[in-house]
Amino acid sequence: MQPVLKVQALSKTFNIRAGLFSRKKFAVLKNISFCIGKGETIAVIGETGAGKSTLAKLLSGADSADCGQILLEGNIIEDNGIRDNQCRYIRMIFQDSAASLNPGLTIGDTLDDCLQYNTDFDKAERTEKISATLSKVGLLVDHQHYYPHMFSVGQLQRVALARALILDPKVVVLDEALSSLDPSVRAQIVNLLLKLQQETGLTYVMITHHLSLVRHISDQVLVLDKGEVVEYGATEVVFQTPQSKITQRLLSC
Ligand SMILES: Nc1ncnc2c1ncn2[C@@H]1O[C@H](COP(=O)(O)OP(=O)(O)OP(=O)(O)O)[C@@H](O)[C@H]1O
Repeated sequence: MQPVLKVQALSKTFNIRAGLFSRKKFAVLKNISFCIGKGETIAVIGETGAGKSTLAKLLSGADSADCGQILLEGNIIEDNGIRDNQCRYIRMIFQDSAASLNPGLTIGDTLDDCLQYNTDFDKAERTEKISATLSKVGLLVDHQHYYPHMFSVGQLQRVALARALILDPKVVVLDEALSSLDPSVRAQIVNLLLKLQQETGLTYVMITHHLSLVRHISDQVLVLDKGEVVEYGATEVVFQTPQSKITQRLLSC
């Protein structure tokens, strides 16, 4: 079966300061390749600074790679740093959802902006889509009139999910999106993610330090170290017989 998301030899370099007047190149991601099928989840783990968030940004189109390709359902959507306009099919959710929402806009206006910018929907279609999406993530239709500060942390993560889902993506990238939640709220959001995945065949790329969550939710694990893939395979295999020293160290924590 054709993978939904295929990443081929993705590399990224930053120009960093190396003294008062000089700069040097810092390879943050080197030759990253993996693929994931429809309705599956891949977890990306690694120590601090391994390059996980940078990978998330490249996948969602928030930043571009220097070289390599990203393919969605067999179509190249990014080729050596040139992205086509299919960003709406890979959406990202951040750890701090409050910070990524405009405090001056109601949730309805935020979602409406998303639709106006990315679709040809008329007002009635947008209103219907907003109501349906809020219900999908377990919020009330009336919540569209609320501002971000009126929500709890758990509800804000549902709002972030609604903003990701409103464009009917094929892949959702979650960058530590569940980390700031307390365990019971986290469990509710995990169940919601699994339910949505079952219903719609969504594919998740989950960046997290929570290894129990990785084992519970992911089909595959990709282990990054200093921008390189040091291990990649089925979750149960990686957990039971980790090959690289880095994976062994991460799993023993
Ligand atoms: N815009 C940037 N310019 C220069 N260096 C950067 C930039 N963004 C990230 N880096 C560096 O790239 C490396 C990887 O960062 P990244 O945030 O992707 O790591 P991470 O694995 O997500 O870490 P963490 O688990 O702490 O979030 C770090 O050394 C970071 O300092």
